[in-house]
Amino acid sequence: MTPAAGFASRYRAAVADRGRLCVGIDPHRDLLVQWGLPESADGLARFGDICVEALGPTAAVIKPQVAFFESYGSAGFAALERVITGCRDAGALVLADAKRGDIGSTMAAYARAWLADDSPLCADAVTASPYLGFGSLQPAVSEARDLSRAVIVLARTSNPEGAALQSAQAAGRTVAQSIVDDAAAINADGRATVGVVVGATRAHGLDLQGLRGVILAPGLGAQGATAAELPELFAAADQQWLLPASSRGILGAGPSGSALRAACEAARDEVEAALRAP
Ligand SMILES: O=C(O)c1cc(=O)[nH]c(=O)n1[C@@H]1O[C@H](COP(=O)(O)O)[C@@H](O)[C@H]1O
Repeated sequence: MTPAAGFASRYRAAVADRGRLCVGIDPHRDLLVQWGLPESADGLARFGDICVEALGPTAAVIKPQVAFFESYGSAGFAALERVITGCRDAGALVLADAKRGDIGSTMAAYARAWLADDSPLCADAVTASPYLGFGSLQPAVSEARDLSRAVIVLARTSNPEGAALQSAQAAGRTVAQSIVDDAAAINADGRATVGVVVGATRAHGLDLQGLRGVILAPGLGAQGATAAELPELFAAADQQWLLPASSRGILGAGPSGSALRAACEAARDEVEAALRAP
């Protein structure tokens, strides 16, 4: 077997070391309150610092939800920059959950913002929406491939509203399957440049076998999915690429750093116990 290259090798090293779990940093306002922090940019920054310290050295992948930072304007972006840099410095892979998607030249600007080395927001991967056409994501795919980073593309999302569009038939397969197939074609080079989002909240009906890229599965915890259900949803052969994700389910353990870390480790151990060894 040829050794993994590109994002594939970085991802495999991270999950081999820390286990298959993506922890989301979603600073909901009610979580700030629950943590005894002010509902302000200062509270947001403190929330981020606590997460970096507790989760940065622990989780394989950390996914800051950009929306919660954006709503505080420039101070929110400053807090996000610190979260991204702090988690990366602590050895975690950072997946910026920005869900970007636009036409080619604008997509290129988004790609630079989230993936280029000289961007203050540079992450290891970014989420993207393919619903302006999978091909419109090409600038981000190229940037990611060149830098051994990844683009994680929405295929079959965890929310109930996604079904009508994503399960619609187009040319003999579902829209979601066509996205998986487009991602698989790019991943034929073994670099795992494109991953897909497949929610852990319901049966997805997808053939993920040829993907050879990360399967981000949000929905653990607050949205009701459990680690024990994962093997019913994802075939054994796909589990090596499976990255279950939880945000509020872990953040609810804060603000104590040791409790947050323990919640992350417990969720990771549950996932690893439920899944086949990679
Ligand atoms: O791209 C995502 O991460 C995502 C895709 C999806 O299908 N469903 C989904 O919940 N998410 C994100 O995952 C996080 C879920 O948060 P919790 O429900 O608190 O675990 C949020 O930041 C969502 O935006």
